[in-house]
Amino acid sequence: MNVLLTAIPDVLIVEPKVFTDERGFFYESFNKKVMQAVGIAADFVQDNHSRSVRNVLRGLHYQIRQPQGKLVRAVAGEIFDVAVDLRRRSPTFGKWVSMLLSADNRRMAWIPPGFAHGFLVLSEFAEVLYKTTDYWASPYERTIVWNDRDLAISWPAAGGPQLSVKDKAGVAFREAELFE
Ligand SMILES: Cc1cn([C@H]2C[C@H](O)[C@@H](COP(=O)(O)OP(=O)(O)O[C@H]3O[C@H](C)C(=O)[C@H](O)[C@H]3O)O2)c(=O)[nH]c1=O
Repeated sequence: MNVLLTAIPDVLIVEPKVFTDERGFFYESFNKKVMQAVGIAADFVQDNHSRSVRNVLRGLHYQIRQPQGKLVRAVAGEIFDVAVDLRRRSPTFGKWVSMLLSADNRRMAWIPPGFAHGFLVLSEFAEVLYKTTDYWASPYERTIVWNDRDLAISWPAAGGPQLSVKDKAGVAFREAELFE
């Protein structure tokens, strides 16, 4: 397994070792010992799976209580995955990083608690699987609007993306509840 650093030291890209033969391929998508060895010492309690069509953007989401760390991968298609540092005391507070995750590159994004997460679908459709370090708790869910002017995330979305009602109602970064 290979670990790539990103512009935000706490956000990592994990490249699993893939075994390919005439039948197809195999890789360990999660191994607690191996993840701990590279500094991802989280305990995961939930596994999520979503499918979205091209140009759907889900995010920017986080939980203000029970914040969730996420280990994210695309098992079909390709996504432009984004993590935003919402921790006021962090040297990278207010910074974002993007990662291309796809069924082809099999890359996984490790996004610790304290970050907002979102992704834009670049392919005809994408299926995204991700483990979380705490349970979903809708009363604590918060959304920052995808095209926030202060964050200025360069989403590769030609026109406007397809958003849920909740995501259309996202708040501005400067008004959002953040982490100390
Ligand atoms: C997140 C979640 C949702 N749900 C239910 C609630 C809704 O009835 C339905 C769809 O939820 P939502 O529209 O919030 O799903 P996404 O827009 O994909 O939200 C996720 O998108 C971004 C990218 C994330 O990182 C978060 O994990 C999560 O916020 O699933 C559940 O039952 N359990 C859950 O853990």
